[in-house]
Amino acid sequence: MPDRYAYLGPEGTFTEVALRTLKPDTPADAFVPCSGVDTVFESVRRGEFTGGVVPLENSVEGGVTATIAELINGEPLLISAEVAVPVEFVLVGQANTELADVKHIATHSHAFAQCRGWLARHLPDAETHTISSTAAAAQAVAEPGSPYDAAICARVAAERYKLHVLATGVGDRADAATRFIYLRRPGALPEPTGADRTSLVAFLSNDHPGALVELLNQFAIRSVNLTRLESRPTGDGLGNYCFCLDADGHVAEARLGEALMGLRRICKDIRFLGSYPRDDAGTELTPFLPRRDTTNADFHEAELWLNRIRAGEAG
Ligand SMILES: O=C(O)C(=O)Cc1ccccc1
Repeated sequence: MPDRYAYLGPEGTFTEVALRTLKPDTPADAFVPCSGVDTVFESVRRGEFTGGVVPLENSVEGGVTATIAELINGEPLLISAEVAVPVEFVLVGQANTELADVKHIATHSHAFAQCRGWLARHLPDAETHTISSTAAAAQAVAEPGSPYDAAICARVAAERYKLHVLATGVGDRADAATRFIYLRRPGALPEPTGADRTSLVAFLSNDHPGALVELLNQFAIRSVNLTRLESRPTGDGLGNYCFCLDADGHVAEARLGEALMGLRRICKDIRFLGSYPRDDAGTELTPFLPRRDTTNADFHEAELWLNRIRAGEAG
């Protein structure tokens, strides 16, 4: 069966741009739009697609809750790639629409959050309507009799739905970027590249002072740099949280492997989400700087030494 990839659709989303960036040599008919993040996860879980792409976090608005909820719950999928895409928003409408006529605007919740300032300055009285994606908003605006006068979307969506650009640079931050992840069913991990990231979810074993510090210490004592830490409710009543973490490094490396073993010993549960090459394009992330005295080779040497003394050989 030829490879087919699911993404948050319809055509013209930022997620489609992300998928095309990740799979540049793939024919367009292999990309299949889905109506929601949950549909992408479900269809990849059922094996209908080779993999799928969803947004994970934005540099202005933070985590995409629909994606994080799916990563935490349900049958686990593996993240095997990521891509950071700069997001630039335009306001679009039908050819006869003037900016002053715009009373109802549709877009994705993350797009509204990133355009709040512009909307307050230019269209303070317009009503905003949140829908499943920026391209779904553009598609709706293009329909005759649409309840929306305008959509906030990517320029590609304006072209795809033959809409007129009413305003450009609608985002409050010109440097905004969104990180997208490529998901597939569990299987062999991507090979370490030397510049990788590992994602996981940690469920603490019980609530006690210092529990989060203990978790963080598993990384700190091994000089593993964390690039994201987000607490999310587990769903089991108020006050119960799990922690979504991204760390520099690959699980095949000793320092990361040891940190995960440390977590496994102290946590109620750990969900390993994947180790995959970092994509720092368009984002300002901390460079990978292992502490001088603990290189990966030092970790490897220490493991060999432990194996030797366990085997009764001279250290
Ligand atoms: O709606 C889209 O186009 C998406 O791909 C999700 C999204 C929304 C806003 C910013 C980045 C990604």
